[in-house]
Amino acid sequence: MAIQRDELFREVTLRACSSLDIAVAVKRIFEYLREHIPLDAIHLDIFDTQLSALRRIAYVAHGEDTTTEQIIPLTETVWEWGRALTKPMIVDARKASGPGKTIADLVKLAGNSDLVIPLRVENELIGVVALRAYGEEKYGPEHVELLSGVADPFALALANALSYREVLRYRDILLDDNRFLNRELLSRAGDDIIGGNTGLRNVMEMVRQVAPLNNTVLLIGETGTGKEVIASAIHFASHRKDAPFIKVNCGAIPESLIDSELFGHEKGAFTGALTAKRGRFERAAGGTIFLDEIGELPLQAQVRLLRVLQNREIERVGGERTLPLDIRVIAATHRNLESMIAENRFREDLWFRLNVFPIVVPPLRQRKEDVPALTRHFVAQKSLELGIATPPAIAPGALERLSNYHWPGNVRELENLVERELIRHGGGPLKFEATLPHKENTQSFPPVEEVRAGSLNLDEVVYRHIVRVLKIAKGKIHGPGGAGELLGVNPNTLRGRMDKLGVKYGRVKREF
Ligand SMILES: Nc1ncnc2c1ncn2[C@@H]1O[C@H](COP(=O)(O)OP(=O)(O)OP(=O)(O)O)[C@@H](O)[C@H]1O
Repeated sequence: MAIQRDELFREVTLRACSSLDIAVAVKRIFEYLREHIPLDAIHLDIFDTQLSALRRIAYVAHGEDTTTEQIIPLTETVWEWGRALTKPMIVDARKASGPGKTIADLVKLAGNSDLVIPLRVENELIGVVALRAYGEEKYGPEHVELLSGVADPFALALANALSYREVLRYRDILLDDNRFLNRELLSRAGDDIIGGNTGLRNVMEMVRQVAPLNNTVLLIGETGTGKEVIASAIHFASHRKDAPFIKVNCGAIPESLIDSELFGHEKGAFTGALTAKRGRFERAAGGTIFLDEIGELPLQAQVRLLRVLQNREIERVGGERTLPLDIRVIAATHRNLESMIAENRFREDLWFRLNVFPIVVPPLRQRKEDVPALTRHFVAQKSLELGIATPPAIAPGALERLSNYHWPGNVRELENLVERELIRHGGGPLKFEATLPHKENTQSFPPVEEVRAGSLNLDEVVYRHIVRVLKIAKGKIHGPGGAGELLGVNPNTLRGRMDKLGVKYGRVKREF
């Protein structure tokens, strides 16, 4: 009994949807159709606008192995001819002329019969499927009629397959990027931490203790002391090392975007949320999140962060699902959070959560023994980055001069200084004479012990006095026993004066 159009449509549709691999789906359709119509090969071609070519993405022929993708270059006229196709059409090599003849030659039609079915999605031609039977005049109007319903399932299968390929392509790109970035991170993390056995020995001892555990770590230290370096050392020494290490600079995200940055959002959660987005917490799944500059987090965001840390789950903005949180939190601050708590600028309950295992990273001026090794390290590293084949030598006496400087910007300042020195370097050993700031040129005051005893300069005297009183008050400014009370001035006025004179805040700062 001859097959009915409806049944053919149903069976072809079932096979078209049976696999996301278009070659597999086409092969199944081919085997089915062969039982009902003359058929020796099928090929599925798409128009590749970028290549101006036909891209053969599936080809099945009886008794032949499935071939890999082919590219068939097209002229503009053939292209236009293809675009105009609206319904299945028998292409006869002998009768064809113009573009039809060109394409018949291109697809080696001579001696065979082709029935071409245009595939359209929303009226846009996305490709063609060609059925081929060996021998001439194998197809007639009855085949055109029978097959006129199968364009839709073929188009559906093709559209799905193309979307799926696109997804796979992006996935491969992302995996590749990910591998690259992880390699970058690993190579950075693999760098020895300079001073790990000297000035940072205690810090590294604590890193070794805490790394294998899962608890929250709070890194406290002036800006540029290497808190991020220590955070990544903890991550890469932990069992989470193969999962992401995600950094968030809490001070750099505008307040209105903090929630969506940290926790992500669903599509349409707010104006401008055109697509769903994973937040940093979600990206860090299984790994470590490094919350840098935690003291800069606005109070509202502190409340939400606390809730997340307590419940160990997050919810995207505008979402209803909660996602469990399996990440380690490392926070860092260059501020004295305790005095911020006293001033109601940081939540005490959040501080308790974060301050489980505090590690103080000392400022460079308290580990001057590390300056020579750090300098040599940066000379080698920056030379490489700047394309200087042979790193210059360091002049005698230069390391001593560097060690005597008080480094208010810590390791980062040394790193930048070495870079500047290399850029300005005109040959010979590096002297660091022009690049190293002279005391009189520096904006901030040197530490109190370096201020000339008996100075008559009023600001210097006031500076020393405030620092001394801060020591007595253990860094506390406000409240009973605070520096404000001891000095008999309003704490806010004292703060203003400290800012003006460059006195650093608080107990932790004082210890640097
Ligand atoms: N012990 C070290 N060995 C090698 N490089 C270091 C070391 N400490 C810091 N650095 C380098 O100094 C620079 C500043 O370090 P890092 O960013 O870790 O400081 P930070 O304390 O996190 O600063 P901030 O508080 O401003 O975020 C980085 O380029 C880092 O690679």
